[in-house]
Amino acid sequence: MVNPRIVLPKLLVKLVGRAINDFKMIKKDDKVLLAVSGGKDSLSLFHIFRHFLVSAPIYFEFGVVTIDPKIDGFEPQALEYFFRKFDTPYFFETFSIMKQAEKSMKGNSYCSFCARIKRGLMYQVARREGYNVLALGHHLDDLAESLMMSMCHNGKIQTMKAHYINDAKDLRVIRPLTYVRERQLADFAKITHLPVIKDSCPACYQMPTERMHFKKWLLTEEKRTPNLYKNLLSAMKPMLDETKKG
Ligand SMILES: Nc1ncnc2c1ncn2[C@@H]1O[C@H](COP(=O)(O)OP(=O)(O)OP(=O)(O)O)[C@@H](O)[C@H]1O
Repeated sequence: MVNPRIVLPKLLVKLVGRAINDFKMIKKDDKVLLAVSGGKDSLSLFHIFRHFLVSAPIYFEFGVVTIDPKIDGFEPQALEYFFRKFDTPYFFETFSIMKQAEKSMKGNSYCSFCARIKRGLMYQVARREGYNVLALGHHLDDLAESLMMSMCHNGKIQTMKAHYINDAKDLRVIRPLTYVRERQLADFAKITHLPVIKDSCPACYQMPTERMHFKKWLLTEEKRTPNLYKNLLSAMKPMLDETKKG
């Protein structure tokens, strides 16, 4: 097995460790399935998990899943080759979401349909392979943008959860990058030359204009209020853990 030497920034490790600890994301003997799209965030999280596998005070296992939705402009096949270098179990699932959309998509946007199907496939793989936790690569910028979008468009104070239980109540979903800024991940991906897969799905490019709008808005506001993301995190914190509900 080739074991490429990756040096992780201490702050990155500390922030992920703190989030895992604060939200009790990983428990002893958990089997965590990390969803890796090939973007900088989930690829970075893969390396952070490898670090924790040997340094965490508790024993846990982890594997990786990639969903190939068979969409022009997103070619994740190179990831299969990348993950051969590691001894982490790797699952590559192919499913033509576009074909499924033609058959059964009603009303909603293609992007939300695709996200829902991808999530369903991740749950399926987790169940099939005996994993009890699904880890996603969303970060603090994602959470802050979602909060603003939800408040401004839907009048609801809501965002992505750091830790929750799925509707079927058989899997926990965690977001270990909850305390990490996107720029920290971008820097890490650049310095370590992570093999980031370009996602240029035409549908994705239309829909995130709304997210992009809020991203730019928040980043501009941050120049005036340097603690903006820290403050937003404090505001969001009470609603980030949904494992205790129901
Ligand atoms: N095709 C996919 N296969 C596996 N996991 C995915 C896939 N698409 C999204 N995910 C999971 O959902 C998270 C958020 O997805 P999103 O589309 O917002 O990010 P991304 O642009 O794919 O890349 P990144 O890995 O940088 O977050 C990802 O970090 C990853 O954990």
